[in-house]
Amino acid sequence: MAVRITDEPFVIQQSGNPVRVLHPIDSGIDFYGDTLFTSRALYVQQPQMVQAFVEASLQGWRYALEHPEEIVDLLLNTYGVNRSREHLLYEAQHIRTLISPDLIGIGHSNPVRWQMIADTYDSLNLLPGPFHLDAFVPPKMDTVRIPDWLKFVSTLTLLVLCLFMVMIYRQHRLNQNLKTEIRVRKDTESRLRLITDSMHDVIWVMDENFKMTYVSPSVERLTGFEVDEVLNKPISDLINADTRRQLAQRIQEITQINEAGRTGSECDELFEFEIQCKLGRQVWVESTIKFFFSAPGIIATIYGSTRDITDRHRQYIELKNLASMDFLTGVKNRRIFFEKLQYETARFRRHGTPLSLIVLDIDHFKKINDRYGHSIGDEVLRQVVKLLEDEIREMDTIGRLGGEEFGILLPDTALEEAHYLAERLREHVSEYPLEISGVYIPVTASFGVVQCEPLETVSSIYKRADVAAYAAKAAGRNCVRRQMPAMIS
Ligand SMILES: Nc1nc2c(ncn2[C@@H]2O[C@H](COP(=O)(O)OP(=O)(O)OP(=O)(O)O)[C@@H](O)[C@H]2O)c(=O)[nH]1
Repeated sequence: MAVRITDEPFVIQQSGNPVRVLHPIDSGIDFYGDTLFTSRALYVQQPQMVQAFVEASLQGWRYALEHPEEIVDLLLNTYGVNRSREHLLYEAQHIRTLISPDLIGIGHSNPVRWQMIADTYDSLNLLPGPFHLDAFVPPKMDTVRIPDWLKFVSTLTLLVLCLFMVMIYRQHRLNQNLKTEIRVRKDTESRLRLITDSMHDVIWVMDENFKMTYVSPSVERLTGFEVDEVLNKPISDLINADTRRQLAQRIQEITQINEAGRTGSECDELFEFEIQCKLGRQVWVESTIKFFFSAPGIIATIYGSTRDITDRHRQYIELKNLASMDFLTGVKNRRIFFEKLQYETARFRRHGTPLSLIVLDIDHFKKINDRYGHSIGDEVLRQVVKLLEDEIREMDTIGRLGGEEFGILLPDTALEEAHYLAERLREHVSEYPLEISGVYIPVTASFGVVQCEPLETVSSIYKRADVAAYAAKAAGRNCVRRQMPAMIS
């Protein structure tokens, strides 16, 4: 069946008659086309030629559909077609509508499609008898022609999709990296926490206001305070006023040095100080402290570790005392006694409070040694010191100045009082013989007393006291002599 709706309506309209077009699709006919035939022999012997013919025909169709005006001109001018230009253009337009080359490529077909066409013919009893479609040759061509706008939209969609996928992938990778990072950090943190928790030293962090922002649990072992009791509290709560002042001064020096550009953005310091524990106990600590500066002279954060050095400090004090002590008698040795004398004379000059010095020398000590032996002599020295210590105040200082010579430094004491004390000491030493290993040994000493005068040097004070003590020896021993400044010659 062939019903042409492409140009007949134009012809009818031109004759002045009304037209009603019955569209094939309304009757279930959804195909339109021309069929190319060849012989089986040609197809078998020269398939390339057949294919070339099919392709050339389709190319012609394509060209004609895309250039209708040019083809109409060709038909009119070259082939002398006996139709008007309008007529041919009308036909071209309707053919294009039927073929819809923008949706389906020219010549597109396949066996299923042929079968459907054959079935349509068959249902309309338009086929002569049994038929088979083996001889139909599927064309080699682009089956579907995708319109440019669709290509553009598809490409754009594909690009957006790809971009989206890339973004999702990147987000996924980012999340994975973040998760890994968080896990690593948590591991590190818990490891560090384990270390700080099990450490004896206290690890801490302070902010720029010297408030604790972190402190390890070992703080309880050191101070008796729990972590919560120390957190967000200023360090000054833990130290006494004296230490507070010293620390503040050191920190001020450190910030000034930093401000002057002599240190970088961080610097390390070692502090030793005493802290106040929860139940009033005092503990000596050593703190290794790292200062971080946000700008010159501006502290941002302070990290530190603090350890208990009370035992070490005690040993240090003991060693220091030992170094300052006379090993035989336990009183200050000559060097430390003179340092103390120097200190007290300076204080006397500053405050004007009187300062006196007694120098005493045991009488005929050589004879004691000779008679009772050197170790008994040593014990005599020790017992004399004890007798002296019984009589003096805590603020007074005894020192061993030589073999059997001692000095007694008396702050806040004028000459009269010092003389009086020297008399008392003399009496106390000589009152009873000393009992050593069942032997009774009478001991006496000669005393020289002086009061320190303004502008007087340490050696001058000592020299005067020594001269006074020898004056006592010269006066028969076991007596006290004092020397006035005017007597210095
Ligand atoms: N046992 C003992 N004797 C000491 C020590 N240091 C010094 N001596 C002795 O003390 C004696 C002092 O003798 P001298 O300087 O002659 O004085 P003195 O015998 O006390 O006589 P006067 O001072 O004049 O009364 C010497 O024999 C020293 O060896 C000591 O640490 N132990």
